Amino acid sequence: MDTKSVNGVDLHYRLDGPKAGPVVMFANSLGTDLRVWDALLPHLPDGVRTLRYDKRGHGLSQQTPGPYSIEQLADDAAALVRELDLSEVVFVGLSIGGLIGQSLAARHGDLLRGLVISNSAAKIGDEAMWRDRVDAIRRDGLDSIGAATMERWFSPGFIASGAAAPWQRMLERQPLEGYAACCEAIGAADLRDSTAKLDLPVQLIAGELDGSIPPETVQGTADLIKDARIDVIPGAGHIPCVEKPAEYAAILTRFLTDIGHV
Ligand SMILES: O=C(O)CC1=CCC(=O)O1
Repeated sequence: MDTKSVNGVDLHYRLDGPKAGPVVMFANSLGTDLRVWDALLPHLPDGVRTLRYDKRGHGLSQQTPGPYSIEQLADDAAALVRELDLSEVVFVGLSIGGLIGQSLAARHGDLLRGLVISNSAAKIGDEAMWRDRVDAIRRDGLDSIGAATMERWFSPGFIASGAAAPWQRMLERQPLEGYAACCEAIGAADLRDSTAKLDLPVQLIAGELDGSIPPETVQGTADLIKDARIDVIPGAGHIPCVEKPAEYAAILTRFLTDIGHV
């Protein structure tokens, strides 16, 4: 298992692929760890080097006391890239990972070659909604939101097939205070001004059936960014890299090709 101590936290990460390959870095969503990208990676072009990591308070990374901020999570990602001596990274951020990517691009743009904002937006919900979720899990535990969360993450067919069950277990096993601290970061984040100033290649991805951040909301963020392109994956919910990995990889591969990264 690989970890790096950066920015005051031990982060768990995984680097795969040839040392000289172009780097694509992946940031997971709330309640998931780096395995959320497992099904996607085999569909990527040969020769790509992938960096996956668990944000603080999730997966095998350290849980530091909250609340966290999106800027702090972006600084963690930047510190990991620098510590691993990487540059010219294409950053793919899913949901809260997309917020981290927008903040990373605004604060550490020198590290990035391109940005993919997946199932995310410059502002996600409002502070009261996230405070209610934190109160609910502190009172009743993460198990209490497991089933309802699967209905936002995945399509009805995926859930009916039983395929969502391991992902529900992943969510329910996340460190509770790490999850809560990330909810607080999302609730406090409004990146609309800084995202409107981004000046790098940006691709957005939405899921047709996303019950958390629907295509119209993702489109609202695409509209802020100069020359951004958006694709909607038919039949997918909030986590299309799990539910439709080949379709997700096709969009990513086209973006990497268009910007000359592969
Ligand atoms: O679990 C959810 O509600 C979906 C979600 C919102 C932000 C994120 O990272 O996941």
